Amino acid sequence: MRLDYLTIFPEFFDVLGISLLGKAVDNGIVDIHAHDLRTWTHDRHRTVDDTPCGGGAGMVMKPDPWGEAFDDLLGADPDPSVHVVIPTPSGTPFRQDDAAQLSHADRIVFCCGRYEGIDHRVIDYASEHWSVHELSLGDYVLNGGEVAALAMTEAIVRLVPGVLGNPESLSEESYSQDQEGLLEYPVYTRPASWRGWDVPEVLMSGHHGHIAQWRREQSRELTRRRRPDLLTDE
Ligand SMILES: Nc1c(O)cccc1[N+](=O)[O-]
Repeated sequence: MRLDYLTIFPEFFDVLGISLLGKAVDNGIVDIHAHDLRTWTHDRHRTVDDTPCGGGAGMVMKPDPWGEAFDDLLGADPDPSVHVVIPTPSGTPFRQDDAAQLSHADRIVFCCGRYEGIDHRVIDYASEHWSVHELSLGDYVLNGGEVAALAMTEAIVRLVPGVLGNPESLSEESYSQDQEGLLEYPVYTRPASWRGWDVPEVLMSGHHGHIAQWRREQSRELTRRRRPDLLTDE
């Protein structure tokens, strides 16, 4: 899997060289390239923004640098197997299903906007050539798409075979299919008693059936309280 990041702050993506993602890069499972969008500017000030047509506050990212970056990175031939991800507050919510779908991609290009956003013609042009995903990490305001791109990257890449040491752990996580899309149950480890708080007895019983039932009940109760929207049968 090759991941490209178009951004005016490429140093944001230096962190992808550490921990599990760093190992995936070292093992050749993932190939990461961060690009400074200003590479594709031609004026003395390396300008990437301009005032919004129709007026309004702030600045809009000019289309030209993006178009020239696409030309260099992807060429002009349409290829639906290339996924262009645009983190944006106006996108559809990024969910585990999106991470699962994108984990099968061979090529993902993250376009990280700043200011008031990217000239919409860039998205229109990209949509004619590649598979475009305008995705939102959440309903809050960030200064740009870089932090969201990092979070999406982790959610996607950890699902790629060979990245996680123990793929079994994927099946018991929140939102995973094996968890019926429910929130993950509370977890405990040693000591059995800590500052007056004890590990639930059932977890110390060694009775796997009872433990599995307790965990299912905990997941459902937690989901009912915190995320009733995830419950499909209520
Ligand atoms: N929320 C937000 C933003 O304010 C700017 C860029 C991307 C996002 N997002 O993906 O959620």
